[in-house]
Amino acid sequence: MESLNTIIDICMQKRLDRKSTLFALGGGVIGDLTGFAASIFARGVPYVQVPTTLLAVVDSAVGGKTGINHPLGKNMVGSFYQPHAVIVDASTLKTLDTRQIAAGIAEIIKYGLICDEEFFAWCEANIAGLVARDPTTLQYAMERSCQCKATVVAMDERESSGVRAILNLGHTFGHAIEAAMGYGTWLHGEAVAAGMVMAAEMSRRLGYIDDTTVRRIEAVLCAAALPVRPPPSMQVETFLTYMATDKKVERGVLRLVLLERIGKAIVTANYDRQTLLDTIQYFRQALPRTAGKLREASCALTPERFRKGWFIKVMLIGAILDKENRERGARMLTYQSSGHPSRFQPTNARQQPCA
Ligand SMILES: O=C(O)C(=O)C[C@@H](O)[C@H](O)[C@H](O)COP(=O)(O)O
Repeated sequence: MESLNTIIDICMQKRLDRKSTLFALGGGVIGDLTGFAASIFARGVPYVQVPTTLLAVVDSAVGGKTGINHPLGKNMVGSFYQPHAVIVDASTLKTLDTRQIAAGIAEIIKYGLICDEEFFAWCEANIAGLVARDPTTLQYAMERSCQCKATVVAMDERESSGVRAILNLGHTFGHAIEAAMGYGTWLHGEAVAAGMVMAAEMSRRLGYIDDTTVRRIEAVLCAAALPVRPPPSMQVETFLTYMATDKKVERGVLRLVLLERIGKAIVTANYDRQTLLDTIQYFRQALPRTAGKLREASCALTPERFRKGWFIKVMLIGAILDKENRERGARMLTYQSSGHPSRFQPTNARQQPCA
């Protein structure tokens, strides 16, 4: 809230007006905060996302969710407000530390889990390349992730029909971890990684997926050095307290994102409370499991809403590092949709819409 006030103060002091544009240069927190400030200053000014972390490139900079955290719940104050553009310069990702890269990989893997089995298998096969920041591997992962996210968002921009909520796989548990541990202690992607394993285990207990599938999910996250267990200090009651403020709670009932299979997530309130308690309790007893280390990448994307009707224009500018990482090539991919989300099509990119 203090940071939000600072931005608004500066906007006032600099006499910005409705024609002024804010630029969000940084990771997810900066992007969410700046986007929120842009959505309320002068009742709305344009803003541009310039994400500098892998997670922001593949997730938070895309889709128009803005907001700030509340001590009792993640992103509890915010708005849906699309950026005018998302611009990524790959060279900014080169300086990221290994934890930041791993956090981004967690969200990349999420897309495979929720809507693209083939992409999940690709992540499994290419996890070493992602971790090693192979430019071509990262480039593909970023493009595919942005396509997935844009496709889902185009179907349910304001998360009103429930479709968009699948992007929240692992987030109900993950947000509880982030808030309980103190924001910033666990990176968002780290908490989501552990949360996705918890959601997978719950899905197994409800009979949707088998044990082998849960192990596959754990294995690929482990290979990216991501945590696959919640912090041992977190009590069941703590999880329940934070989960009760989740934005997917409707009339007091918490809807969870679970996996029907790899490549298909569902949003459901159709589970018994005991299974939820047993799942959380299981992770209190299960051996802690984490893993090793990681690294980084390039690209760009632009979701834009036009004044008339439902339009989304997404521009993906991919900057590809050459084999020696010395020279950078660039290419531009443009996605355009007018009218109905089902007509959302990449105009010169791989066409692999989410199922
Ligand atoms: O864009 C979305 O919708 C998502 O759920 C993507 C998430 O990965 C992202 O962390 C999002 O900010 C979480 O939103 P929230 O509504 O659960 O706070």
